[in-house]
Amino acid sequence: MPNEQLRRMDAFAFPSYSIDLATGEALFDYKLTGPDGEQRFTEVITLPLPADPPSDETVATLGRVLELLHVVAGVSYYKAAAPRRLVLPAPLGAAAAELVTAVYTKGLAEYAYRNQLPHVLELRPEVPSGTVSPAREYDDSDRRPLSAVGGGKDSIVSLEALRRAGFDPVPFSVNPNHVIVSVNEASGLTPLAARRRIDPVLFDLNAAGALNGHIPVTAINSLIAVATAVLHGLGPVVMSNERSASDPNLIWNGHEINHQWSKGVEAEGLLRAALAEHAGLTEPYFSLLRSLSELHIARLFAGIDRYDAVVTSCNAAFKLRDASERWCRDCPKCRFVFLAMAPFMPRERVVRIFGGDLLADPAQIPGYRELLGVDGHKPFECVGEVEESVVALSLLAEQEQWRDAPVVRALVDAVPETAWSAAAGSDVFTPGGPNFVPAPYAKALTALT
Ligand SMILES: CC(=O)N[C@H]1[C@@H](OP(=O)(O)OP(=O)(O)OC[C@H]2O[C@@H](n3ccc(=O)[nH]c3=O)[C@H](O)[C@@H]2O)O[C@H](CO)[C@@H](O)[C@@H]1O[C@H](C)C(=O)N[C@@H](C)C(=O)N[C@@H](CCC(=O)O)C(=O)O
Ligand SMILES: Nc1ncnc2c1ncn2[C@@H]1O[C@H](COP(=O)(O)OP(=O)(O)OP(=O)(O)O)[C@@H](O)[C@H]1O
Repeated sequence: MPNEQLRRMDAFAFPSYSIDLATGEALFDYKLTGPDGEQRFTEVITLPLPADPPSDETVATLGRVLELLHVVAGVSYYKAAAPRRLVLPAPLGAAAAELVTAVYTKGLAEYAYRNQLPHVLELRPEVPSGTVSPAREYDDSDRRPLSAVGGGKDSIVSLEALRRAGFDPVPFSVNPNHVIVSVNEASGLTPLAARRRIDPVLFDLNAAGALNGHIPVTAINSLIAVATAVLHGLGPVVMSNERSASDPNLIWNGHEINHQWSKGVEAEGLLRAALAEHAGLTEPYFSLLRSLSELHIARLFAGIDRYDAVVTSCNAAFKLRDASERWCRDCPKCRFVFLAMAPFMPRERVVRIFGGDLLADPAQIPGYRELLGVDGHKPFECVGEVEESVVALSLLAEQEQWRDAPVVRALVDAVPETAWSAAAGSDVFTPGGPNFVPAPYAKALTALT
């Protein structure tokens, strides 16, 4: 479909979804409509099958989770045209409607900002009238947790904390690539995996110049994880979303623009409430690392060494096409994670993990100036707060192994006095802020310290 026709699309809708319980394959249909016709999409999500067929009750609960997933996963296709109407397929309760509204507005905020589409931030879904029959309550809180593994340091810290605290976690990933497969192998645990196939038509439209940009992928992965946990009779889904994920990159037209919105605590609360209301799940999902800063997580990671040869946080390694093998060593996330790990490891260890020494390379200085708040705004990436970067730098400046590294020297000179004072009084190693960690899991992190 030509790009001009896409731009005239005025509604996005959700014609149907289905699941084949013999194969685990769920089909999610979407359509953009406008004066020139319609553009349809089908996303295919394949859940791993349990050894025994699920009970009718499990199938009913799974259906409710998939109803939410159907609507949430539509963001990938909505964004190709950004129509002004979002027409939901069925009535929803207040909590579920609030989740959907937030996913399409706050979750697409970076996309709206970059494409200058302010109406996306004001989008209100059209919810068909009617009532939703109440969901059967489904309490799975005492079962083995499903621990989402993304291949980076954060999910490794959670997996090890859960394991060492005796929770017997099941690692879980969506479309595990070679990094995630290697992390799971290093864990020695038996993982579960779901497959997600974005409709290739979207890639053709992108190539032809359709609107494109960032989407709240963690909301999608989280619901796929919850669906898998329900199907397998497992307990809560444990995520590894940190405190700083809730902080915006910038404010635009009075709205917070947060690249990591669906990793933030607001999204976590909305997802939990929607799953409780719509699917009856009492303890579906929480982030174990919510009260920790990225720097604190990096310090915990330094105490675990069995994943050094495989851990990869760089997003370039997770692209659907032309992915890097491991760390690209030239992006905000590589720069930040190197800076965050360096104070807590011998220099040769962090250099081995990354395959190079970013703090010895003066070409990295401009990127580090952004992370330290000297230039520009916090990059649109999964990176910690400016304060965390300044604290990490101050720790490096005290260490003989780092203080003369060219990048450290240049940055120490560049950081303003006000930032040093803020870092001196920083609480980056004090857990804090709101979290949804259930009581039995509250002590899990102490297993790492
Ligand atoms: C790997 C990555 O960072 N991709 C972002 C990148 O996409 P790119 O075009 O360079 O490559 P692909 O990821 O292969 O995607 C190809 C196109 O497919 C569409 N698409 C992909 C995934 C999806 O779930 N829905 C989609 O519609 C899209 O049109 C792609 O162009 O740039 C994109 C535009 O800014 C980003 O949207 C891609 O981000 C992925 C969705 C992704 O998985 N990113 C995570 C690594 C990520 O950024 N995680 C955040 C958490 C954000 C959150 O709120 O959940 C983080 O770690 O901070
Ligand atoms: N492919 C995936 N399948 C399932 N969960 C995922 C996947 N990718 C990321 N996640 C989860 O989403 C959350 C955010 O991902 P993120 O990339 O920040 O974490 P990470 O890979 O563990 O660590 P890092 O921040 O070092 O990259 C984490 O809980 C992570 O486990």
